[in-house]
Amino acid sequence: MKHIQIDNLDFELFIDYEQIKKRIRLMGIDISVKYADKNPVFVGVLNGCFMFMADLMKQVHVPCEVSFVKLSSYQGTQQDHIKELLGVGMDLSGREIIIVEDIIDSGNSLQHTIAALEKLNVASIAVCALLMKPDCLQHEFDNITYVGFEIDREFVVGYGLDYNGQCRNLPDIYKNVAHSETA
Ligand SMILES: O=P(O)(O)OC[C@H]1O[C@H](OP(=O)(O)OP(=O)(O)O)[C@H](O)[C@@H]1O
Ligand code: HPA
Repeated sequence: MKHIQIDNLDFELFIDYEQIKKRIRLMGIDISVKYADKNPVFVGVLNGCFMFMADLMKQVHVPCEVSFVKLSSYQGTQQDHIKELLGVGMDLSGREIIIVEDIIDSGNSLQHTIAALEKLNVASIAVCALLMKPDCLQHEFDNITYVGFEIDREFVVGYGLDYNGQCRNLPDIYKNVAHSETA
C-alpha cells in the first residue's frame, strides 16, 4: 500500500517500517552508551509516542525506567495556553530524564513538557524525537539530542501519528501530497 486517503486528503508512503527500525536501533545504541550507569527515566508524551517508545525501549540496553505523560490545558481558566503535565506518577527529582516524542513540529508541546519537568527538580533533560521539522520550529532548544529523521514541512501520519484521530496504527509513515500527485 503506497497511497492512502483520509478524509479527502492524500498521503503517500514516506518512511517505511524497515527504515524506522534501523534508525531506532542506532538511536538506542547512542542512548545506551551515554546513559550507562545513569538509570535514566524515559518520559513518553502521549498519545503519539506509543509506537516509537515501544520500539525504542527494545533497543536500549541499560537499566532505566519508563513513564508516560500527557499535556493538557488547565480547565476553567482563561489561560488556555498554560499546559499541565498529567500522569507523571513517580518521583523524578534528581533523575536523568529523556523525553520521548514522536514529532517536534512548532516545538510548542516540547516547550510545555520541558517547563513542567523542570519544576520537578530533575537532574537533566534530554529529548529524543523520531521526527523533527526544523523549518517549523518556533522555539530554541539546546537539549534535542536524539532525532531520527529531520523532515520538511509536510504533514505526516502513521506509526503513532494521527490525522483526525486516524492512522496511528499504521507501521509506516506517510506524508500528505497534493491531490494531483496521486491521480
Ligand atoms: O511541536 P508541536 O507543534 O507542538 O507538535 C508536536 C506534538 O503534536 C502532536 O501531539 P498532539 O498534541 O497532536 O497530541 P497526540 O500526541 O495525542 O496526537 C505530537 O505527538 C507532538 O506531541
Ligand atoms: O505532521 C504531523 N502529523 C501528525 N501530528 C502532528 N503534530 C504536529 N505535527 C504533526
